[in-house]
Amino acid sequence: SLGTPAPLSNWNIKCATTIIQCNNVMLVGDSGVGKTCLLVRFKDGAFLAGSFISTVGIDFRNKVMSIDAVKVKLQIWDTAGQERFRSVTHAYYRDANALLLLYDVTNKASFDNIRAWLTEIHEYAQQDVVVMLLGNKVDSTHDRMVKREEGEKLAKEFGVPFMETSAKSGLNVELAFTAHEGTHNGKAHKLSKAPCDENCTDPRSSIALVLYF
Ligand SMILES: Nc1nc2c(ncn2[C@@H]2O[C@H](COP(=O)(O)OP(=O)(O)OP(=O)(O)O)[C@@H](O)[C@H]2O)c(=O)[nH]1
Repeated sequence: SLGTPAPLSNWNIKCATTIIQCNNVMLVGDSGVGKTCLLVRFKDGAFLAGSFISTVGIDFRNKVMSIDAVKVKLQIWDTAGQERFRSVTHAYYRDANALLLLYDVTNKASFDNIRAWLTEIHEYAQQDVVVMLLGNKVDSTHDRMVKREEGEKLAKEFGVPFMETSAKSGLNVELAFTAHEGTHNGKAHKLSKAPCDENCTDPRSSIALVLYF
């Protein structure tokens, strides 16, 4: 339980000026491309080595970040890449503000399936969702099957930002999760057409989130 809120001290009042934006980020892509590992690297700074445990259905983790001195709460949904869980993940697309679409640079099929993923995103996600294409596992240089240029070309075709990442080395991981966040006039926002969530601009709800998140 979260307990009883603490009385408003000076510290709390100071926090009241901090605006929290809650953004839902969703990780999608074929099974085994490294969605869970990317999330664990971002959240805990560690790499999940060893045996591969496929995600069942959907899982989520939260992380509060300071972006340009503004607190942003990211709620990150890790979806199962396996086909049999597709109907479960479809239901979550609608609430996503940003989608990180991953393929594995050592697995050509996962890259070829990106078009199908984009079709699916188009069908189920909000129109103003921010999509970012990520080519993961770039640390495996010897096993690379998809060139950086191929990823860039595909991203350009669909008008989405692109980056290569490694959950193993940590390359671009932080950037992948935060590149679509920003601030404007001291308010956190996401780089999309959606207006800021009103609940998040209420100073009292900000305090609650700061203290009890
Ligand atoms: N070399 C390397 N291996 C990685 C990287 N990211 C993930 N892996 C490995 O790839 C395998 C699959 O990683 P997961 O993160 O579980 O894959 P997933 O996309 O979540 O898979 P599903 O849950 O089935 O959708 C694991 O064995 C990881 O150790 C990376 O950046 N580099």
